[in-house]
Amino acid sequence: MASDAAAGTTLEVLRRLESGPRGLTDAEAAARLVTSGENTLPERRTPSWPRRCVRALRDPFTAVLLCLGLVSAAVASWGTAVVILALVAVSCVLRASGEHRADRSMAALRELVAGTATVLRRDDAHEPPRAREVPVGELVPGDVLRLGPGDLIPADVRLLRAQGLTVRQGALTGESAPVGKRVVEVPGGAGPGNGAGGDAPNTPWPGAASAEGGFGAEPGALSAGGGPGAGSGATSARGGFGAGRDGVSGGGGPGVGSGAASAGGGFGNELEFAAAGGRAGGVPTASVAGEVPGAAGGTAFDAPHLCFQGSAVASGTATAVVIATGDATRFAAAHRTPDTPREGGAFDRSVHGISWVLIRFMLLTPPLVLMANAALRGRGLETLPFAVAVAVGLTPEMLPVIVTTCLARGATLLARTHGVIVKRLPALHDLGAVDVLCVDKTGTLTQDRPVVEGSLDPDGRDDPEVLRWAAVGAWWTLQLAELPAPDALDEALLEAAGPVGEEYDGVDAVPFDPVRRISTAVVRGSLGRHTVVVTGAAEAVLERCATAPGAHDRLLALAAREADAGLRVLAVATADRPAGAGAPADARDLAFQGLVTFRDALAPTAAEALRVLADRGVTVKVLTGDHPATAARACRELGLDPGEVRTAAHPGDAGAVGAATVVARCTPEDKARVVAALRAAGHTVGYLGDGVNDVAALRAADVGLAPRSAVGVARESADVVLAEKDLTAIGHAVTAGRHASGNIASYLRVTLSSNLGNVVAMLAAGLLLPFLPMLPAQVLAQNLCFDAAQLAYAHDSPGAAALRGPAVLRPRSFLRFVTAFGLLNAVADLATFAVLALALNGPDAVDDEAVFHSAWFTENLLTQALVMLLLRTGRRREGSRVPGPVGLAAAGLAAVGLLLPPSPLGGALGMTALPAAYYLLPGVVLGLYALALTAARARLRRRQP
Ligand SMILES: Nc1ncnc2c1ncn2[C@@H]1O[C@H](COP(=O)(O)OP(=O)(O)OP(=O)(O)O)[C@@H](O)[C@H]1O
Ligand SMILES: [Mg+2]
Repeated sequence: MASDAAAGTTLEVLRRLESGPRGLTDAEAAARLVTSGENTLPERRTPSWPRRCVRALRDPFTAVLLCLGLVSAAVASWGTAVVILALVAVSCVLRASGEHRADRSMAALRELVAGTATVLRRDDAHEPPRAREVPVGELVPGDVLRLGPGDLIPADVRLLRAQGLTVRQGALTGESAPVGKRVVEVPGGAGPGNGAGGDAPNTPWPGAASAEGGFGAEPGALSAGGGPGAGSGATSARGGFGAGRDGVSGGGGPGVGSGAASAGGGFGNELEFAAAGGRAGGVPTASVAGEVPGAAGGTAFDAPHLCFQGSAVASGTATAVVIATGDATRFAAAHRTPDTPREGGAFDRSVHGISWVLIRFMLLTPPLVLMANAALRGRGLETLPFAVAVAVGLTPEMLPVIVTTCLARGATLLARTHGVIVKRLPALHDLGAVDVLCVDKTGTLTQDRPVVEGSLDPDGRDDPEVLRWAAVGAWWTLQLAELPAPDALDEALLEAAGPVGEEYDGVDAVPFDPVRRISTAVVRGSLGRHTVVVTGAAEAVLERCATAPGAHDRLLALAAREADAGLRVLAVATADRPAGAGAPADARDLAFQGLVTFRDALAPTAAEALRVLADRGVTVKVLTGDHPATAARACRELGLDPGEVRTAAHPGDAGAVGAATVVARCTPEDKARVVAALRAAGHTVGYLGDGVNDVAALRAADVGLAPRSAVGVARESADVVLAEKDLTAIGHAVTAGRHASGNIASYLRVTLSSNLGNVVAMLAAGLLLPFLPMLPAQVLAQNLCFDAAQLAYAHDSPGAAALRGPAVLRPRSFLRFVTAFGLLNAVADLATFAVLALALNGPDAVDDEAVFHSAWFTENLLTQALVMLLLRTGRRREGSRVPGPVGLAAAGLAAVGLLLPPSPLGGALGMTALPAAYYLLPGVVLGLYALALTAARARLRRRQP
């Protein structure tokens, strides 16, 4: 288990794992993979068949059906009970097999976007280690990993080095705010080789400030405990850092500003601390552990030096050794059951609402039928089977089957044709309902391959020195923070500036993070002095600069001018300070050096994608951390009118920010807040983003989308991943969502209005006739035929009208529609009934029950076939002559209606062949009914916008 492997000092842990700071060799890793097994979670395995069937039984409709079956059995109406049970069994099996297929294809799809980890491995024992990307499934205990912002922690690990590391472990603890993690030696002060170790995993973490050093540079220099400047003094630095982050990311409500401020302070302290203490020896090595909080004990998850699978890096970087993989991880132990599905989306909620209205109806129906029959006709309990059958007739038994089939088909097709991977099936119909799509700019609308365009001094003149300083900062950030992958801007700086940085000695670095919007590096200057290099967003850097009065605004205007030209702008400042005195990163007296500007090309498919989305009635909004002018320019180039660009720093009212097309200078929480405000205003919101700063918004949205190049957590948080570099796939995904929702809505509309009509007609006729209008078995038989025909909706293609706008299913207007058409249907049924009554020997003389039943059975199936064709969303595709699946199913249904009564099976159900003249009757009624339906439909269309 993870924590046993984690006990003891770092050195002991590494020894026990037979590993070292330089990682494993390829051969060792391969051998371990055989013994430890693949690093995958047991929960990802598909559930067994019995479990699936039990889950299908938990559906509320199935439960009601089962109750009705029990009632029938209780009154010894065995036929009805058996038919109901058969219905339940068929729908459960269909559903379970549909889900099984869907799960299998989903698992295959998820495989396609499975992540990798950055691992130090060596070709053989004498080679130096190389960082390489390894599929997460191939990690083994003893592997040494590099972790950076946005990475998912792929196994249980113990930290060897950490820099400003905070981790979100909400999946394990439920606590959503990031927690600080750092290197801690357990027990405190134990030197290497004393062999003690073996502390219980849940021990309160001792408050020992200890240090470790020497991992980085020298392979052998593993001198735990005796690191340079052993953790003296500034012990609360990390604590302050953690608190600051919590303040920022916890609520997302008011007080964010102050949280950000304290985050800055915390970072500053940390840097000061590290620079002053840990790095005094001049070797860029491990960070120093401060005081350990939470000394009152707690679970293993509180252990500051352990990170667990299922969590993700929020900020900072680390190097860590894998202590447990696969089934042995804490995550696997804590989550034997699949993760709780997230709260249902818009479509789910509508279907749920409609279902409950129906279930109430169903439960009311039998008592109502019984009472009416008793009061008006003096009948007793003998009408119960009929009452039950009528209630069964109301159920849309096939709803779960249709929903699963529609969604799974849509998802598979999308993956095959457009490389869009839907990780959570219901997300597909939410995608169809999306009416606002928020997108992040950098990396999503742009290629995130910036190229340096200019290097300007404070007066706007070319000055290569500014670029040089920025590159020095980037170089040492890259070296010291050990980011698994260099940041795109840093890479561009280094490429443009050539080989710089090595002429200095790096002391410390705090990499960029989207809340502070700056990146800081400290290098050794001349004669015991340090130079602090700060790069970042113009406002954030200027805030920390000592500028002459008026210069601040002039420099901001300079940055805005560059941004207006569509460039990304990085401000550069430096400060020179004595080495020993510390180098606080939050000092307010930096010297402003100038600006470096970058050109970041737009993604080639972005403009087309935005145009298609606008065509489909989806409003696009851009939420970015970048400069307002850069954002506005990018929008214009993409053909999107930016209107008045808002900045999240000046929130005003939430509504105004929500109404804007572009919101710039967003922190991660600002993005999530805008999304939440839009949802609260009644929109169904999609969010497309690729970075760590998009994760909160991806989770806050109804549907989160991530491009394939997105960081690990973004991909994990998203419901939909675009596997190809083509943003137009979003348009296709939205259409696929509407397609599936359109079919489901068609099914619901048709089945409910037709069922409702039947029930009303049956009740009325039951009261007017001296016998039951249909035998219970006949009611169930026609219900079964109708259900089977309805499965065709899973394969339908809805008309263009259904694809034009967001697919919303408003329960109110939906139920109104169903009632109106249900009553129309009842009128048609009753008209047939009246004509039948007249035709059979004059008024009130219907005495041939079998003829009546057969005629009504036929009429019922024929009207249902008609409804199937006329009430679907949209119509058959123009020009196509072949009937679609629904056309075929309707034809089949009509054929059964006509042929079953005269057949032997019809005889068994108590029906008989009809005299030829009786076919005229339904013909006339049907014609009139079709006219009425079409007219009502047209009227409804006109009334709806
Ligand atoms: N590595 C970095 N070092 C220093 N400053 C940076 C770095 N990356 C970004 N910045 C600055 O911080 C600003 C905000 O960056 P942030 O990552 O929040 O958003 P973004 O990537 O520009 O946009 P988006 O939110 O659309 O992805 C940038 O405009 C830039 O000025
Ligand atoms: Mg981005």
